[in-house]
Amino acid sequence: MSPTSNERQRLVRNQRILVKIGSALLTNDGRGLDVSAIQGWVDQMAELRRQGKEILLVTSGSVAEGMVRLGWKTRPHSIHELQAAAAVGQMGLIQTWESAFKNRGLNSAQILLTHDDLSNRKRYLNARSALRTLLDLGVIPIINENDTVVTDEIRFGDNDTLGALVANLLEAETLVLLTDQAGLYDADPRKNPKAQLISEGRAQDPALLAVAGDGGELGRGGMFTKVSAARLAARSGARTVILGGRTENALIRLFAGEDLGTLLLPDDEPITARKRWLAGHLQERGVLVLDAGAVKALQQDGKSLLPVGVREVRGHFMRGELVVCVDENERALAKGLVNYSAEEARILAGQPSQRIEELLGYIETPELIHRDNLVVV
Ligand SMILES: Nc1ncnc2c1ncn2[C@@H]1O[C@H](COP(=O)(O)OP(=O)(O)O)[C@@H](O)[C@H]1O
Ligand SMILES: N[C@@H](CCC(=O)OP(=O)(O)O)C(=O)O
Repeated sequence: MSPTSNERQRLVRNQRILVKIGSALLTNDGRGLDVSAIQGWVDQMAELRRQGKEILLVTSGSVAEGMVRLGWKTRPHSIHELQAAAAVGQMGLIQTWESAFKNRGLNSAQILLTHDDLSNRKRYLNARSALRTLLDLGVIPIINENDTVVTDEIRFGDNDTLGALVANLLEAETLVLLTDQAGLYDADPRKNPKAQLISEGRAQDPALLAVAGDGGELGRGGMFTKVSAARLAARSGARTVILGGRTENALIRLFAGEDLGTLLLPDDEPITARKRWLAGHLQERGVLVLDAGAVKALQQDGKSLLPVGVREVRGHFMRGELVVCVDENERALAKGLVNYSAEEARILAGQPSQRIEELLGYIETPELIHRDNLVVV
């Protein structure tokens, strides 16, 4: 078996998939929402769900559809007009997705996110819990940027980036960027008819960014933001596939192992990548002093940190922020994202997890820090 088919075969085993669909595809190149194409993608997602996979959808198209509804021929430049178009278009967009999923017996939910929701640790964890709950309930989350409340400085700007950040957030194994080309070519095929499709590459390869050009009239980023998104997705170990949305049954065939589109691979396995990201990118907000039993559980047994092993809590941190774990001699042994605020952690310190609900009035998780969010240093 060639290395390529091995990597393709790994897609077959994927459990959590994020599909992002671009504006040009969704709106039939700006003519209006392509309802039958949308039903076609929903049919494929429903089939993947039937196979036991979890699906999240990031949809573009609110501005493009708003332009159609308002009779605007060119994409506006002012942020207020973009916001107005997005507000009008999002109505039709979500209605179309919702009825297409309903036709296949699936519930869906609208999630509009801003940059703050993913960069602020507290909101990051809230968004993650809400999305996880929806997936557990078998609901398809339909995500877009909350265009009407964002300003230029705080926009994701393009949904390729948003898709990658949500893939990081939920540790999706694969980010699929459905677009109007069959994948990434070695030159923009709209400009160079001899361009060749690239079947596979490493997300971090600078040569790929160099061949990725900008997008069409309706979308925003073109291939450049797609390759950049693949790099972001790779931070949590996710693979990215840039895939032709007009290819028949592209999603089903991709996850059956067929060599379609461009597969961009991360350099690291998911857990390694995620832990490196945790260790490198977040500011420490507090300290947990652990007893000897908890030190052993973390260092030798690779376990999660339970409140019972915490002797002291220092600092002011919110749920989702990064804290350092030290032993009783003040030696740092681990860093991790904490599931409760400093105030709550003080109440829970030294207590068995069975008492969390009684002590706080609710329970988020039995662990203070889950081992997936913990890096032993
Ligand atoms: N190397 C490349 N390979 C394929 N397409 C490219 C490349 N460089 C630029 N493009 C352009 O990127 C476009 C897709 O990006 P975009 O219009 O932003 O789509 P979407 O709405 O799907 O995000 C293609 O139609 C194509 O013209
Ligand atoms: N939130 C915007 C996203 C625009 C966008 O990223 O478009 P695309 O490059 O087609 O994915 C919208 O819904 O129009």
